[in-house]
Amino acid sequence: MSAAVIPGSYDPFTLGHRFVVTQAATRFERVIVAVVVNPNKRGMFTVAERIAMIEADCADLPNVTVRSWTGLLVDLVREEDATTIVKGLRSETDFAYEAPMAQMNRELSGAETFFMLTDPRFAHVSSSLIKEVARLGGDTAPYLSPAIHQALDNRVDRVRA
Ligand SMILES: Cc1cn(CCC(=O)O)c2ccccc12
Repeated sequence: MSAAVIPGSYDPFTLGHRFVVTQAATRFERVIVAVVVNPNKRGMFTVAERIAMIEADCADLPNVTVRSWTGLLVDLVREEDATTIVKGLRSETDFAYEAPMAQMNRELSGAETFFMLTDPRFAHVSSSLIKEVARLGGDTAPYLSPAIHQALDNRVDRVRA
């Protein structure tokens, strides 16, 4: 049973993330989207909120499950009996950041990382940019699913009406 883990902070889950999950779900029998908990960073959404939003967003993908994770990623890969880590990339900058971790994960446990380019329409989109645009009253609808767009709209502390 081929299983892949797709880790991220997902604060919030964007359509760029969704593209990567969708593509992975057609190529692996099981996909585990892992919301990685960063104890030093309070996100806009709680981990539980992020999990719920991703589960709702991916309800059409029966082989996708969502969970949180704290600690070494390769321990999660082992716990989930997965063989592969999938990381979405937007640019060479993402690759430069991800490559050392992929090498380390291979050395630590033999887990391979498969890199996948996201949809070019979202290559400029980061979760932090989305939150900043929302905070300043900009339209983030093109980059989020309707439910997550609504959740962001309700949560953001807008500096301008
Ligand atoms: C929003 C977003 C961030 N990244 C970098 C890695 C991450 O933080 O998830 C992506 C990679 C592919 C598609 C979308 C994204």
